[in-house]
This record gives sequence, structure tokens and C-alpha cells, in this order.
Amino acid sequence: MSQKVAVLGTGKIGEALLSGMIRSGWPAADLMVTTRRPERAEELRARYGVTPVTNPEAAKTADTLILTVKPQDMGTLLDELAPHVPADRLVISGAAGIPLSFFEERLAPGTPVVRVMTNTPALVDQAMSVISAGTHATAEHLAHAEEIFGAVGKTLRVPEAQQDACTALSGSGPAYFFYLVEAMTDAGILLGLPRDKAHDLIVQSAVGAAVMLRDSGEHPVKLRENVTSPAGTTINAIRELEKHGVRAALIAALEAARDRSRELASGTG
Ligand SMILES: NC(=O)C1=CN([C@@H]2O[C@H](COP(=O)(O)OP(=O)(O)OC[C@H]3O[C@@H](n4cnc5c(N)ncnc54)[C@H](OP(=O)(O)O)[C@@H]3O)[C@@H](O)[C@H]2O)C=CC1
Ligand SMILES: O=C(O)[C@@H]1CCC=N1
Repeated sequence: MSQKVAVLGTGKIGEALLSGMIRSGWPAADLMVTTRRPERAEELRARYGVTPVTNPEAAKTADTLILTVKPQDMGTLLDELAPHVPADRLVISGAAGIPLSFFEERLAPGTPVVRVMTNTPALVDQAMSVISAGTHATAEHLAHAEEIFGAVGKTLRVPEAQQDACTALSGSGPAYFFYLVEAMTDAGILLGLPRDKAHDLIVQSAVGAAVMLRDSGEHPVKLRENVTSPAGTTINAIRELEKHGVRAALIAALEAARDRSRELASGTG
């Protein structure tokens, strides 16, 4: 399979992916981008040396099309693209909610489609991308999608039925951690620390905890117990978290994100 790849709708996620592919050694000459605004196209050309093209040009000349427009814009993009996409192109969707069938119904019969949900840590090569194959996607197509998204972090194959849950967990996941850091920084200010110091303390604690979660092989409960001394400080904080229903709030929050992903399936918003 040739390696010409076009990112269609190069916004935050499209650019994060593109920049990671270039960092990992992908030749910029093999990468095309499409944008809605000409000034954005020029910005991407200047920043990465990639080639801005129109959506139909991308469909005709790239071997792999990665669609990273908002779910609500996917129908319009496909209306524009479909007449120009030969059935041997690999089409990868990066959109939340939109099912594989949405693409398969609009593209030429037999077109291989792969659905991917990545996340913004792609910007620092720490993405979590979950990948599902469409009806006509072969092992080779899946491997190609993994090669592309592997440039920006970890990949995991999941059945499509789990995509909405994965979107709630890892797609949106970074936002929950940013929100926690923001809230804990506010707590530091309440406790009398300057904002910049509170921020640094919390961010380094988050990094340390994340590395332990990833590398120690210990269950999170054990890691938390190790911090929680009898009659110490941590248990007082944990009691408040339980009293305020933080665990239930997180479960409800992720359920709401999963439900919203399901609602996006129609592509109408
Ligand atoms: N942000 C996130 O954390 C994640 C997002 N996603 C998914 O990624 C997709 C993109 O999200 P995100 O990057 O945040 O959104 P952005 O709005 O940053 O990017 C989408 C881009 O597509 C452009 N666009 C829209 N229609 C067209 C078109 N017809 N032709 C060319 N370009 C077009 C938009 O142009 P303009 O700037 O002019 O509007 C915009 O730059 C979504 O489907 C989202 O569900 C997946 C995982 C995580
Ligand atoms: O909020 C959203 O809809 C996108 C999808 C996952 C993360 N951001």
C-alpha cells in the first residue's frame, strides 16, 4: 500500500495527528491537508511543509483519507467527497459518534472504512486511539490505521459497539483530568498558596501518579491505600470526596458522554 495520506478537515485533532506523523518520520511530501479556510491551509503548509489540496483532489490522489471534521460536518463533507473516492481508498474517520455504516452507505460499495477515536495527548505522542474495522476493512487496512495512529501514542482494537464508551473514557478523558487539576489548583488557592505554585504542585503530582498507574503494575486501590495513612490527612479528604458523591458523579458524567456520542450518530448534531 502506498503511503500518500490526506487529512481532511485539519483542525485540532487533524493537526495533532499530522504533527505526530511528521515527528515520527513520515515524509511531509506524502501528506496532504484540506481546510475550510485558505489562511489555515497556508498556516499548515508553512508549519509542516505539507500540501494543501481540495477535498476532491485529496480523494483522487491520496491512498488514505483521514476525516477529522466535526461530526455535524461529516455529512456535508461526504456529499462533496463521495463521487471522487475510488472504492480502493482507505477512509479513516476520526469523528465521535458517527458509525461505520454512515460512511459505508455514502461511499462506493466495497470502500474500506476504519473508525478511530483518538485524544488530544496526540500532541505529545501520548494519545490513546481505539480502532474499529468496517465491513470491507482488511487486516492490512487495520494495520495501516495502527501505523498512522501509532505515530502519536497507543492504539487498541475494539468492536465498534464499544466506540461510544471509549469516546466517553479516553476520547473525552483528558478533559476530566484538566478539570480536576483546575479544581485542585483552586483548592490550593483557598489553602493560601499562590496560583502558580499550586498549579506546579498539582501538575507534578498528576504526572507522578500517572506514571505510577502506567508503570507500577499496582491496582489503583493499592496505590491510593499507600497514600492513605491511618488517622492521617488523606482519609479526611477521601471522606469528603465520598460525601460529595464524586465517584457517582464521574460514573454519571461518563454515561452522559457515552449518550451524547450515541446521539451524534445521525451526523445532524
Ligand atoms: N478535540 C478532541 O479532543 C477530539 C476530537 N475528536 C473528533 O475529531 C474531530 C475534529 O475535532 P476537532 O479537531 O476538535 O475540531 P476542529 O473544529 O478543531 O477541526 C475540524 C476542522 O475541520 C474543518 N472543516 C469543516 N468542514 C470542512 C470541510 N468540508 N472541508 C475541509 N475542512 C473542513 C474546520 O474548519 P473551520 O476551522 O473553518 O471550522 C476545522 O478546522 C471531531 O469529529 C471530533 O469528534 C476525536 C477525539 C478527540
Ligand atoms: O467533545 C467531543 O465531542 C470530542 C470527542 C471526544 C473528545 N472531544
